Amino acid sequence: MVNDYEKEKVLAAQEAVKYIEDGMVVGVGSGTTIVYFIKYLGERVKNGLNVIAVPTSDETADLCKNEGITLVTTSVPIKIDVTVDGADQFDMKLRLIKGGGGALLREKIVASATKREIIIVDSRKKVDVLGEAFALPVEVIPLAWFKVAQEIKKLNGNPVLRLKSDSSYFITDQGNYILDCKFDSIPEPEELATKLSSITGLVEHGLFINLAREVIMGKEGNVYYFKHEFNISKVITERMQVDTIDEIFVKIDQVVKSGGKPVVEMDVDLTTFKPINRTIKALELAGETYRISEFLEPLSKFDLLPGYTPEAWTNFLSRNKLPEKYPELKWVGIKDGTGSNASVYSAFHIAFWSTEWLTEDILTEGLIEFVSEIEKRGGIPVFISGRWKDEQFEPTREVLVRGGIKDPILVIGKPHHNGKELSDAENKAMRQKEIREKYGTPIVFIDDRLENRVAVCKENPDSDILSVGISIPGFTYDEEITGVSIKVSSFEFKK
Ligand SMILES: O=C(CO)[C@H](O)[C@H](O)COP(=O)(O)O
Repeated sequence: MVNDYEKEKVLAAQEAVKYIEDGMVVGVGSGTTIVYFIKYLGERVKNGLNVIAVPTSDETADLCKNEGITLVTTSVPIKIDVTVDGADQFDMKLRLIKGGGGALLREKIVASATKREIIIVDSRKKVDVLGEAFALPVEVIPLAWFKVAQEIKKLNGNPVLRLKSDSSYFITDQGNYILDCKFDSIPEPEELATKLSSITGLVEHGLFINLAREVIMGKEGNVYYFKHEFNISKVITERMQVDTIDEIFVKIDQVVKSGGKPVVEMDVDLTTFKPINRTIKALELAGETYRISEFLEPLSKFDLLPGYTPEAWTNFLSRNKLPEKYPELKWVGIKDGTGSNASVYSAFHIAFWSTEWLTEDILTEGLIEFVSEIEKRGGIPVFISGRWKDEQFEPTREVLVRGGIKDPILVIGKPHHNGKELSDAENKAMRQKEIREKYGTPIVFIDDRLENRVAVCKENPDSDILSVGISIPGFTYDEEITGVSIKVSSFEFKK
C-alpha cells in the first residue's frame, strides 16, 4: 500500500516527466522521489522517447540503466536541457537544502550546468525558513572532517559525522564524508553559503541557491507549482524600484525627525501577497466549467497569471486574445454573478476568494526586509485590505506571521457603512481616520489599484501622502499603472 507521501511523490514525478522532450539531455537527480521519475521516464523511453541522461549518483545511474535509458557517465556535459531532482527542503525563494541522500556534490555540478532545474517533492519539504527541521548536509574531504566540523561550530552549526546503519562511515560516490550540520534555522542562506564555501577541506554544501527554476509539489492529490522566475513586470524598471523605496525611507526619516509617527499602509492582495496557487486553482475551476483548455494548464499556457480585479482581468483577456478564441463565452460581468449573471470572470472570482485557499498565498519578494527597515527607522507598517468576510482575518494573519511578520497590524474590510455596501476604494478611504487615531500619520499608501490610491489620498489631504503603485511580477496589472511614476514591482531594495 503506497502511503500519502509516496502518492505525493508519484504525482510530482508524473508531472515532471511531461517536461521531457525528444532529443533532450536530461539531468537525473537522486533520492526516493527520483526513483518514481526514473520509472516514468523509462516508460516513455520504451515508447520511443530519445534522451540522454546525466545521472547524479551511482544509484541513479544503475536505476536508469535498468530502465534502458541512455547515460553519459564520463563527464558532465556543459549544457543540460532539463534536470529533475528532489530536495530535502525548499522555501518560497526556491532555495533548497539537498544532500539527504549524500549526492549533493554531483547534484550541484549537474544543476549548475542545467538550463531548467525542476525540483519534485512531497508536501513535507515546503518550509518557511530553511534548516529548522533538517540538518544541512556538507561534503568534506575525509582527512579534514574534524577541522571542518570545528569551523562549522563557530558558525553556530552542530555537525555530526554521517554513519551508515552498521555504524561505518557513510562514504559519498566521490569517496568523501558527510557532516550533517544542525542549525537552529537558516534565515540567511546566501550568507551561510558564502561562509561555508570559504572553509578549506569542505568540498560542497547542500544549500542550493538560484539553481532551482521551479518546484513541483504533490499534496493531498493535487499538484502545486512554485516558480521563482516569473516574468518581471515590464512596466517597472529597477531604477524606479530603487528610487521609490528610497523615497519612502526618506519620508519616514523626515517625519520621525520632526517627532511624528509615520504610517506606511500596504494593501494585501497583489501587493503584499502573491496569490499564485489560488489563481491557478480558480482558473482551473473556471476552465472546467466553461471548457477552456488553456485554463487547465495555466502555467504553461500563459506568461502572466490574471490579476483578480476587473482591470487586470480585462488586460489578461486581451493579452491572450481569449474572447476571440472563444467568442461564444461571456468573459466579463459582475464579480459575484450567478445564474444569468454568471460569466467566466465571476466563476474565476468566486473560486479565487475561496476562504480555504487563502493561507496558500505567499509574500511578495522583499516584504520582510522592507517591513523591518520601516520599523527600524521608526515607522509603522499597516496592512490594509478590502477582504470583506470575518473568516478572512485569521488566514490573512497566518500568511503574514508564517512569512516572518510577528505581530502584523491588520486593518481589514468593513463592507457596509450606514447600510450602504462599500467598494474596496470607499472602504479603504473610510479606514483612514481610524488609522490616524490609532497608529499615526499615513505617509505612504501602496496598492495595485489606481482607484484605491486616489480614494485614500483624498482622505489624507494634509499629510502629503505618497501614492505608490505596484505591479507584482507574474500577474497582469491594472493598465493605469503605466501612467504612474512612483511604483514598484516588489519590496526589494538595496541596503
Ligand atoms: O538531495 C538529495 C540526495 O542527495 C535528494 O534529492 C533529497 O535528499 C530528497 O530525497 P527524497 O526524494 O528521498 O526525499
